Amino acid sequence: MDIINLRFLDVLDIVFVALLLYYLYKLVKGTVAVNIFIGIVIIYLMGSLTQLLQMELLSSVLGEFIGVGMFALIVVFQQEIRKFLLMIGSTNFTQKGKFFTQLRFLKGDLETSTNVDDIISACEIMGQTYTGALIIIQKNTNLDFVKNSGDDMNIELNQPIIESIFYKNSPLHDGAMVIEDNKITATRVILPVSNDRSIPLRFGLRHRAAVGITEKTDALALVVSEETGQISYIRDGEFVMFESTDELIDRIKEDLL
Ligand SMILES: Nc1ncnc2c1ncn2[C@@H]1O[C@H](COP(=O)(O)OP(=O)(O)OP(=O)(O)O)[C@@H](O)[C@H]1O
Repeated sequence: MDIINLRFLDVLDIVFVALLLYYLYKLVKGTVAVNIFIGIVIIYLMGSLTQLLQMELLSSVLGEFIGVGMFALIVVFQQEIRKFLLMIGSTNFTQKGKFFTQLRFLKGDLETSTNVDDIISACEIMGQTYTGALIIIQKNTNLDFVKNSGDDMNIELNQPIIESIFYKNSPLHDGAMVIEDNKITATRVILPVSNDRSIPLRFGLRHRAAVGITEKTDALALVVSEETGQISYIRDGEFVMFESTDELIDRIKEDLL
């Protein structure tokens, strides 16, 4: 049987294709690129159908179109291709990858190095004073490609620092803060905004930016709403529900491991 001849390299091949498709999906999820992709598939199917039905003229017009399709794709998806290559190139496989997580697990070391309690206490206080905040916690995907839009920092994380950065009159309060391990490594960062139409209208750009970055990377995002004081936790482009701040802290700690 053919299945018996499946070589190790074939399995690797399938895994790589699956990874590639996963990255592509993450990239185009919720963007107009999905509609463009559907358009391309429709044109391709129409081309094949007209060929089958021997509709010479239409088939040659569509055939010409598909012929230059590769160049058209590069032009249309220029931004996406750029982000895709950046995403692949900036994935930090060694820093806190699963393999190393497992090693830590074997050692019984299940504590994250990020001071999640301080982040959430700061969010709670900012929520009570209706101070808007956008905090991004880096995991495996390197966030250098967005950090370039803000200011580089290297500050040990603690509750008063977070509060003072997002304090309304602070020159650093705008945009997002990036946290790596237990350091604030960037402030005033501009993030890619999600085009996902299923996000309720009451959420503005701050929340859309949190959805945008978590759709494209494995980072975790926390938003404090300036309007309602409510804290939102966003992961993989989705709002994560929680009942209490203790539950939120536990979830983030789990997600960071
Ligand atoms: N792309 C972005 N990247 C980073 N920060 C952003 C981005 N877009 C907006 N922000 C931040 O969000 C702030 C407020 O935006 P907006 O009022 O639209 O958000 P919101 O989701 O309605 O949040 P809130 O409930 O706090 O009003 C901006 O002043 C800016 O600091």
